[in-house]
Amino acid sequence: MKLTIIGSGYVGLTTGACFAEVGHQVLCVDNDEAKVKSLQAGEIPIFEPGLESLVRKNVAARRLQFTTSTEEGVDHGEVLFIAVPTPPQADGSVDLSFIEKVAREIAQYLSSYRVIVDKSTVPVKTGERVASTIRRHAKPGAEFDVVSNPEFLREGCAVADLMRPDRIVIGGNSDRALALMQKIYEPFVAPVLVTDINSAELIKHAANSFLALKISYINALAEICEVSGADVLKVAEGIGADKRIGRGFLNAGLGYGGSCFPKDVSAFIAIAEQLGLPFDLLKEVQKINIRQVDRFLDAIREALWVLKDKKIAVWGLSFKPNTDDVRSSVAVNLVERLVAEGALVSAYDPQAMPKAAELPMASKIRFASSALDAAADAEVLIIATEWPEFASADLASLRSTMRTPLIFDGRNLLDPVAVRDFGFQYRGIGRGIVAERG
Ligand SMILES: NC(=O)C1=CN([C@@H]2O[C@H](COP(=O)(O)OP(=O)(O)OC[C@H]3O[C@@H](n4cnc5c(N)ncnc54)[C@H](O)[C@@H]3O)[C@@H](O)[C@H]2O)C=CC1
Ligand SMILES: O=C(O)[C@H]1O[C@H](OP(=O)(O)OP(=O)(O)OC[C@H]2O[C@@H](n3ccc(=O)[nH]c3=O)[C@H](O)[C@@H]2O)[C@H](O)[C@@H](O)[C@@H]1O
Repeated sequence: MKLTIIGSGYVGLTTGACFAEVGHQVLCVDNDEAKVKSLQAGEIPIFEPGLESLVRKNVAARRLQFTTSTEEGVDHGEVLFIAVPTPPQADGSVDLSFIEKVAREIAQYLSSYRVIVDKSTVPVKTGERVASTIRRHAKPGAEFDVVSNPEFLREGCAVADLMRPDRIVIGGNSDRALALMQKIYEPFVAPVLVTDINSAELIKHAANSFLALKISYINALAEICEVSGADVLKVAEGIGADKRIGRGFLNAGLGYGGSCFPKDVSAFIAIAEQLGLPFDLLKEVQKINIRQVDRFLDAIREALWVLKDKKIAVWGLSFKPNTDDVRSSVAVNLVERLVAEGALVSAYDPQAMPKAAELPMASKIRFASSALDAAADAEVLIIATEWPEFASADLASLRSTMRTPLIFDGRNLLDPVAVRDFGFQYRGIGRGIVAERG
């Protein structure tokens, strides 16, 4: 089928490449000229395992193309996916101006039947607004349907998630549009859940908020473990073994970050409030998340006394491993706070340093050439992102290069016993029992 994706960022590009891979003719539109030029030249602006080869292969096969022209996009695809940003506003509610603008642009060029699909994460009832906006701006009698098709991919494994999703959610109220959507997803082996538009929109915010809630739950337990002398890893294993709970998203750490959970939890709180229903449970989720970094910093201050002029090594800047995305990264937030207190930070990340170098804090830290280089002469090493290469670090060399052997593991990546054998003092998250034994 001929498909158009409007917005060729993280979701647009990965989705477009996967649609092309299963045989669809995909045109990706973006209004960022430089981005489109580099995509046309075969340069992929994000680090995502498997994406580059997928894009190159499908561009070569002429199943995947890029343009800056929305008019061309509306002309090309019978189904138009909107994958533009839905960033947070100062009060936490969603800025829908990108969606509204695209709806108006589509309306301007509508000449024959099109299905307009919201793939961006949007508040419930946005589909209704998109439809009324298009109706207002299109020629009288223009034929179209609006569908909600939220995206559940995770960065770092986006291609695998898209090719084999747990489920595909399609919200719509027109048989014609729903039939086309089912046809698009036919090549993907995944259960398809068809709903009304409002339910589909709600599913996305509800899913992300529930996952954030799971993370905050285990982080709250981590604090109890620290105080009571228990090990949160064992507790997570014990409760996660219950199939009704599941082990996923029970990794205690510095809390959730990234371009989605923080904004989507805030958005869901604002959406509920607009409906007259305060969602205090999610406010607590946010508080616990903020508290994780506060507690971690308190422990570092406790160990070092003052942070000013202390050499601190930080491993990891991306918001999670296997991505170079630093948007709302907890690691970056931590570095900013250390720098604000006068610490001398040396940071290393296997992929995210070019993107981190564009952030305001970049001029105030040293970007190291390797994990060991970051740790040279440091008084403390902080692990902020659990990149696999950090787990296999040469502990003997690390010990000899650091000034004082102190490790704060914000992602419970290292084995405390092995680390202590090399003479380090170790502190993880929620590992009270381990601390006692040490
Ligand atoms: N990043 C992720 O892992 C996921 C994101 N989402 C949601 O998908 C949406 C998009 O997110 P990302 O792809 O991360 O954003 P992004 O910022 O990476 O990409 C958005 C793209 O849209 C382009 N754009 C903006 N206005 C445009 C217009 N009028 N015409 C054409 N292009 C335009 C931008 O230039 C940019 O390239 C958001 O609602 C997000 O919450 C959903 C699931 C996963
Ligand atoms: O809407 C979105 O954009 C996406 O948001 C998340 O995906 P993503 O943000 O890419 O990454 P996750 O793997 O969910 O991690 C999010 C954050 O939670 C943290 N996390 C995750 C799991 C865990 O057990 N503990 C934990 O602290 C990670 O370190 C990271 O900072 C969801 O998992 C996707 O389903 C969703 O499509």
